Amino acid sequence: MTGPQLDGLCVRDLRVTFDGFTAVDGVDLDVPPGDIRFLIGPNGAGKTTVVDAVTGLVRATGSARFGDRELLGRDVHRIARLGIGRTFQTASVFEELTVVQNLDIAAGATRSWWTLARRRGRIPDEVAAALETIGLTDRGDQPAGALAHGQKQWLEIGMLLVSDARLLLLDEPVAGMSHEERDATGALLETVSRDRTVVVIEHDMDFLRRFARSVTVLHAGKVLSEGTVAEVQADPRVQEVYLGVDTAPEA
Ligand SMILES: Nc1ncnc2c1ncn2[C@@H]1O[C@H](COP(=O)(O)OP(=O)(O)OP(=O)(O)O)[C@@H](O)[C@H]1O
Repeated sequence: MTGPQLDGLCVRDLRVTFDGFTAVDGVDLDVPPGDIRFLIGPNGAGKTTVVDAVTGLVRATGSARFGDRELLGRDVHRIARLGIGRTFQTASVFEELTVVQNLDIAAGATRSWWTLARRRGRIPDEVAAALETIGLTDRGDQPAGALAHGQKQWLEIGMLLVSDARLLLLDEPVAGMSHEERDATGALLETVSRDRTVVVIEHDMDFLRRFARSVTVLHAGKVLSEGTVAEVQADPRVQEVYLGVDTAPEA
């Protein structure tokens, strides 16, 4: 079975202005297919706004292409249907529904009623596969509200997988997680990136050092530095912004 087509994200001269304040100021970003790109920077650097622009939540000028498709100018739902999926800092799962029901609903977003009707009564293959990928196979029948914090984040990632997202934009996925949950999340990102492209906004420098394949540092709406973890850490401009490389900024 062949996996989904791997595409990269190419952003050019991205600008977002709020009432005269320029939050994103001419950002260029090349995230190659299958990358795990970490987007870091101090509070207010523009990280979330870049993701908001790419997913259609805020208006932007410039260009953001995923594969050969321009994303800017399309509405949120259309962008999602092009295979762009995101998570927010707070997991948004349906707490009273089971894990499988949450995944089923996410899968249903791209399925016809006929396909759904045909599948009633058994777990669809893609839902079973996602359950395994996110490590929740034995939790399928539990209400999502009963899951631990980390498991809810994984369920949300699973919901993106079954909805055929091929570019995952994750906003602080390990915030509030235990050490073990962070390890499991890193392993999940590595698995997911085999046939998808991943962008992670994160403040956790230890997590970044272990799982980033490449890093973009934003500062005051612009790209300050880009490269491997080692390259970015060695960049004096980054050290200046962070007042010492090893300390993560306050979230
Ligand atoms: N809807 C909005 N209206 C006005 N200003 C906004 C809006 N959204 C974001 N901003 C401003 O744009 C700038 C960039 O914000 P953004 O949330 O993208 O930063 P960030 O790098 O994600 O920060 P953090 O790490 O704190 O989440 C900030 O100065 C913020 O106050």
